[in-house]
Amino acid sequence: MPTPLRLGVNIDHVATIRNARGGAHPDPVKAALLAVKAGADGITAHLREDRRHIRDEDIAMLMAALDVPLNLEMAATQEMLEIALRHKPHAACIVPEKREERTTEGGLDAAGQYEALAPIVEKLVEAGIRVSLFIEADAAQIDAAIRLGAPVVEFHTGAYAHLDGAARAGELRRIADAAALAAKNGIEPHAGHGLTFDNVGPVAAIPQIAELNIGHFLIGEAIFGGLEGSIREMRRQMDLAR
Ligand SMILES: CC(=O)[C@@H](O)[C@H](O)COP(=O)(O)O
Ligand SMILES: NCC(=O)COP(=O)(O)O
Repeated sequence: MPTPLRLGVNIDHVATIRNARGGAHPDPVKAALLAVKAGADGITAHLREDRRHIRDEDIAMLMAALDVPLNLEMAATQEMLEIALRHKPHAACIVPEKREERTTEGGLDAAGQYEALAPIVEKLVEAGIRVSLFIEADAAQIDAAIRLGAPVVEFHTGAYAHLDGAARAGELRRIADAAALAAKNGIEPHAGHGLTFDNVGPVAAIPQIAELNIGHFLIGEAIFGGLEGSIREMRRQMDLAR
């Protein structure tokens, strides 16, 4: 019996559009509330070091407005740790960040950065925040997550999303194997990045995966079908695959 599959809607790129002109429109909080109405089980927001989309005040307003879990994506820095401890979101997903990157290009090297991550994970866990590590689907990274005491990992599906044919099938197998390994070790596997109506099915079908976090495609698709429509269709595709 597969675990129920939750949908976390990432609203970062509502803020990207807002920030293109300054001001307050479109409002990421309004988008988050609409996403919940359309079937999102949680909201994800990435507070980047350069604040290119989500800003500090968005996190405060999301915390005040939401009655579903907020998953705060954050770099493993002292500044972000303090912000997370101040707001105490339901979950904090530690992601790698490079200032110049266009988007999050790969998974966190939890194995290589074990010493730096350990005190951050410890403080988040102590505060009752559900820690997730945004990693590649790789046994060494899962082993590091186990040693760090992270209850959740999120597999970066960007490579899967951008490949095709046999290469995509190989990447999907890697994610499925990693999800099974994580679950066997008591870690809840999630997945996300670059997921669309066309590629979500095979990832949603992996029985151990408990949550998908999807943003950029849904916000873009909202231009054509409305935000509610795009989220409802994604939910439908996820349910069909399960
Ligand atoms: C961590 C992740 O995969 C997404 O949240 C992504 O980082 C969204 O923000 P960007 O599009 O700025 O990378
Ligand atoms: N962690 C992945 C996420 O939140 C959304 O990624 P994307 O759908 O915006 O690529």
